[in-house]
Amino acid sequence: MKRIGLLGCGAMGTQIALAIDSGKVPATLTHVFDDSKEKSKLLVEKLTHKPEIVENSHLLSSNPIDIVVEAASQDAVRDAGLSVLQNKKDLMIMSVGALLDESIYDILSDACKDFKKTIYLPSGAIAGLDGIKSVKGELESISITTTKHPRSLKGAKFFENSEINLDEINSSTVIFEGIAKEAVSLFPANINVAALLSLTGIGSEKTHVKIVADPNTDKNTHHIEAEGKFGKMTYTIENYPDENNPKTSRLAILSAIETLKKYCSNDIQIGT
Ligand SMILES: NC(=O)C1=CN([C@@H]2O[C@H](COP(=O)(O)OP(=O)(O)OC[C@H]3O[C@@H](n4cnc5c(N)ncnc54)[C@H](O)[C@@H]3O)[C@@H](O)[C@H]2O)C=CC1
Ligand SMILES: O=C([O-])CC(=O)C(=O)O
Repeated sequence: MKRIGLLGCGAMGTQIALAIDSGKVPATLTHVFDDSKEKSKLLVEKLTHKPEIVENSHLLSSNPIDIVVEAASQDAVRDAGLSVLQNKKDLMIMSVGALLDESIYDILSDACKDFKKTIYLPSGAIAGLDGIKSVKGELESISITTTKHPRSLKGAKFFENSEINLDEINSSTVIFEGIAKEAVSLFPANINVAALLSLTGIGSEKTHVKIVADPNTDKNTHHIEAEGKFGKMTYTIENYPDENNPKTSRLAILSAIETLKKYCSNDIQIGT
């Protein structure tokens, strides 16, 4: 049975832990860490099989586990990612935006090779990465338009230097247009999906992002258009947000759980 360490005990971490606890993911959750001790304690209270709460993120990977699951923040990836691999543990990353910093990407990618470990990036809140991966060599343009309720965009760094007041938006309003690299740094908890598209396709400077605040939506919608010599792909994913964190879609959580199930099972594997 695989042993899992969890970094981040928020909306996603809690659902992942419950999936392991219920046996849906055939593994044991042995250690957890969150910057907020209260969040860690709240999570552990919900579980039948209680993991140990460790005192810092590095202690997760110094224990005898197989994989650290990051469901915390881009900062957590920057702070703890390398030590996980150096301690010869696999790593699953949800805060994928951190990897659009080339120095972080290179350090982690080199460490995977040096320590013979793997980083898993679930497809998160979008679908279709299999198709983008297959046409990568023929891709000429790719864009994502993400529409969320203003409350789902609250707290983003972008608003520190913007005149836009989310509370005053009363109709669908484009609040950001630019490249993925910029988007993930200004909206770190909202547009990791653009990082996934960038890493799968033609990079973060050629992946275009539009973020729309719509007070009349109850969904997190991602509309993706990709075009090139292969033809054209257009798809829209209309996600319900998680009830505990409106920024995060239910699909992102389910995708994390599915990736872990695949990691922990010996079985027939479907898809690219
Ligand atoms: N790849 C994807 O498609 C998606 C990725 N995400 C990302 O997944 C991550 C988790 O999402 P949620 O659980 O919904 O967020 P959340 O805000 O509900 O929970 C995050 C938890 O991590 C903790 N945390 C933050 N930084 C930390 C650090 N450096 N060290 C230890 N703990 C830390 C917080 O205290 C909080 O309890 C976020 O970064 C989010 O942006 C979310 C949705 C989709
Ligand atoms: O969950 C979503 O819809 C997308 C999201 O927050 C992210 O990519 O960071």
